Amino acid sequence: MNNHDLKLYFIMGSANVHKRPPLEVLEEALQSGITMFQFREKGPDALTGQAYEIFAQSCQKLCKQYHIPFIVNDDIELALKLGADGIHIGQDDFPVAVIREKIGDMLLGVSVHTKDEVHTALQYAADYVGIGPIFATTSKSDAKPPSGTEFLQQVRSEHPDLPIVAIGGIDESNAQLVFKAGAHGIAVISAICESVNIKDTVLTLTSIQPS
Ligand SMILES: Nc1nc(C(F)(F)F)ncc1COP(=O)(O)OP(=O)(O)O
Ligand SMILES: [Mg+2]
Repeated sequence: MNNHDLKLYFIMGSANVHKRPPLEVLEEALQSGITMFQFREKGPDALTGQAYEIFAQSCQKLCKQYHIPFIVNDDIELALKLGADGIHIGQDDFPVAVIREKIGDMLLGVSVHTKDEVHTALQYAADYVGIGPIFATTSKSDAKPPSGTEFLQQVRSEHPDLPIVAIGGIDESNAQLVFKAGAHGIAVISAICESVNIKDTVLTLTSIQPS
């Protein structure tokens, strides 16, 4: 993984798309230039069992076609079963130490909200950290209050080489602020899932530079 892979990190599950089939949205986002994808199938109506696995495999197959890293959120067993490129975990999922042991050198992303959590992520060689929610989000029902870019700026200045992706309410209107604050990339759910023109949205978001 290189820092550019984090540039536009699309996260999606079936609950995030309403107007079109999820796989159509993912393929259009891949064709338009997202740089990384996270399979995040959560919520009361999330797919389960065989339908869940088949949906994950279909997303992974599309990512392979476009040579884009396929990351699984939370579900280590699924990530190992599919041979995913990586796993993303939060503080309430599993202790980072346990994960690293189980996944070997698969990419590991960790959500962090405090300096201690950053140090633990570093201790277990996380490949990137997710910081947020930067702004208010509608995509995560149990999200913490928006933190703004302050913590992001602190982590970037204290750990200049740690790859950071920012998440939470990010779209074309505020993405530049986030890059200026030091994020290597932005993670989005609704900015793409609810876009009326995914290609335009992806092109706009991938063209944003910090300066
Ligand atoms: N899924 C995520 N992906 C990122 C990424 F860095 F990839 F942008 N950052 C943060 C999260 C949130 O992760 P978590 O706190 O476990 O909540 P959930 O499992 O509901 O997503
Ligand atoms: Mg999680």
